[in-house]
Amino acid sequence: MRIVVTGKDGQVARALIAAGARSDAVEIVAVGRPELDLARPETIGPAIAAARPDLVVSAAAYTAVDQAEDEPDQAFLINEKGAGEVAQAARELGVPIIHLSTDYVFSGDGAEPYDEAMPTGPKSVYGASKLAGEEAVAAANPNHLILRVAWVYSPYGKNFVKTMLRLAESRDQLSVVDDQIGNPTSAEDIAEAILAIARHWQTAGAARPNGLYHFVGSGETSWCRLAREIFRVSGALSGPTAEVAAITTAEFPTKAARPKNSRLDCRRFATDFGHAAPPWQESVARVVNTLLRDRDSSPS
Ligand SMILES: NC(=O)C1=CN([C@@H]2O[C@H](COP(=O)(O)OP(=O)(O)OC[C@H]3O[C@@H](n4cnc5c(N)ncnc54)[C@H](OP(=O)(O)O)[C@@H]3O)[C@@H](O)[C@H]2O)C=CC1
Ligand SMILES: Cc1cn([C@H]2C[C@H](O)[C@@H](COP(=O)(O)OP(=O)(O)O[C@H]3O[C@@H](C)C(=O)[C@@H](O)[C@H]3O)O2)c(=O)[nH]c1=O
Ligand SMILES: [Mg+2]
Repeated sequence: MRIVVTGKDGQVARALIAAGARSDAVEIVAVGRPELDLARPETIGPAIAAARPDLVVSAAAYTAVDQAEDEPDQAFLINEKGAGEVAQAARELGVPIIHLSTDYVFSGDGAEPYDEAMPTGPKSVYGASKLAGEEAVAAANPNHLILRVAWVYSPYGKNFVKTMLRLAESRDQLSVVDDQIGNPTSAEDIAEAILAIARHWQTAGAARPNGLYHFVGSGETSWCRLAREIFRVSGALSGPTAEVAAITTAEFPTKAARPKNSRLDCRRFATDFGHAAPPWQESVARVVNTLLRDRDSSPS
């Protein structure tokens, strides 16, 4: 099966390329700028068609959460209109789309983990643009699966795990918010989930599960406790470490508001696809190991 993923250098795209290289059953083709530019809608249909997908994975997005507050038009152009065009291109080719979305579509004001039926209420421009993207994808292609993930990290690109290790190279004390809780999710685990969906769809025939799904690392934590776990693993491998002081969101002002409770309930995914992510600590340890092993040999 030929899977076309949008975004060449994104975390999920790169993890999917790596997972595809380990599997004989799938071929991953990544399409990105300049051929496919979500901010230039006219490029999207031709770029997707030229890549000849059996399945489209829509992973490219405007992901700079704070910057989006200053660039709402650009965020919506990419995350809403661009996403809708990708879904439309898949529809015209008669193929399904798996579209990535986020926990930031929720307000985070509730006390329970969010399941797929719970009302959304984004607090940031990024979250609102991703929610509009979900609606655009669903409207453009009935053959869709929207996969909400959260707190994504990997050896690639920009993410919280890499930021913590980088800051600890030059500092011994960090302050990290302890009152935002959620589910750290490895891009590698997301790639495996996407391949599980693809495999399931190949055998499920007309009864393919589709629609809205949540998929995140198992267990839950705060950004502060995630940081401490990163340094526990790194310290054991003689990598960089720092003391992490627990602070409140009010003590770490940012442009965009973030949900306090970002936890996602993944039972629907587990039931329909028979697959769940490993405990978040296991996947964090794997990525920290990879980053420390590679740190002297390959700059990214
Ligand atoms: N990162 C996270 O913590 C989370 C991410 N998600 C969602 O998961 C998906 C994948 O995220 P992730 O892999 O982390 O994303 P990254 O931020 O790692 O990568 C985003 C990708 O989108 C590409 N992109 C941005 N603008 C455009 C454009 N105008 N045209 C074409 N490509 C563009 C980037 O290209 P370039 O490299 O050229 O800049 C990059 O390849 C996204 O939909 C995101 O919203 C959901 C929850 C959490
Ligand atoms: C660097 C740093 C961050 N923080 C806080 C800020 C924020 O509340 C939290 C996480 O910071 P980040 O900027 O890495 O996270 P952020 O960019 O908000 O991450 C989000 O990205 C988008 C794309 C998503 O879809 C979300 O699921 C989520 O992963 O940690 C500290 O408290 N101390 C620090 O030193
Ligand atoms: Mg240090």
